[in-house]
Amino acid sequence: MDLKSFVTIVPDYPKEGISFKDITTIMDNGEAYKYATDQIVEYAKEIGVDIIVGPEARGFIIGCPVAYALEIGFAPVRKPGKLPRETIAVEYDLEYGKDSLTIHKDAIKPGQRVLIVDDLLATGGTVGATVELVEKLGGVVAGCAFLIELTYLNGRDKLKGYNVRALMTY
Ligand SMILES: O=P(O)(O)OC[C@H]1O[C@H](OP(=O)(O)OP(=O)(O)O)[C@H](O)[C@@H]1O
Ligand SMILES: Nc1ncnc2[nH]cnc12
Repeated sequence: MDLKSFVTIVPDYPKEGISFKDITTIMDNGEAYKYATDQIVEYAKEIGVDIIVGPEARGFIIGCPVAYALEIGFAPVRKPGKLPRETIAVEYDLEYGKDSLTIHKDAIKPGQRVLIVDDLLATGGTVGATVELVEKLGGVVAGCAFLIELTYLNGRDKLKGYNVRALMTY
């Protein structure tokens, strides 16, 4: 399947100069959504994982169906103030902004093999912070999977030494 044909490119969103890759046009097509999910499920089987971790909000959209298909758990990484119990936090930079991310302290058991899933790798700030959160809890980052990698933003530089899979590159 030509997954790229389901991505909608929106120029100058959310601000001038950003070429936004809209994946809602993958999600609203059952075949494309399943195809994309299945590719990541196969990758997860190749590397062997115990749990999926995904940053809000689009990481949930891709990560949860992968966890469901593998019959394993999903741990959410969220912006501050959204998780109700004890959390740890890490700051990060976005392509357009700055924020921090949190995870429940007991979300990952030490030694668990984690697959981090998100829709898109841009500068790598989000995934870099997510890697840090997982490792602070003693998890092993088995891999990082994305639908889309924006190679011109060099996000992979933040993932040196990690196993990375992107289904599409721009
Ligand atoms: O590699 P980076 O430069 O960190 O950018 C990639 C991140 O940016 C987007 O999320 P965003 O923070 O816009 O939040 P959303 O998923 O809630 O829309 C996207 O879903 C990735 O998580
Ligand atoms: N160019 C982009 N398109 C979609 N999501 C993004 N997140 C960060 N950069 C993005």
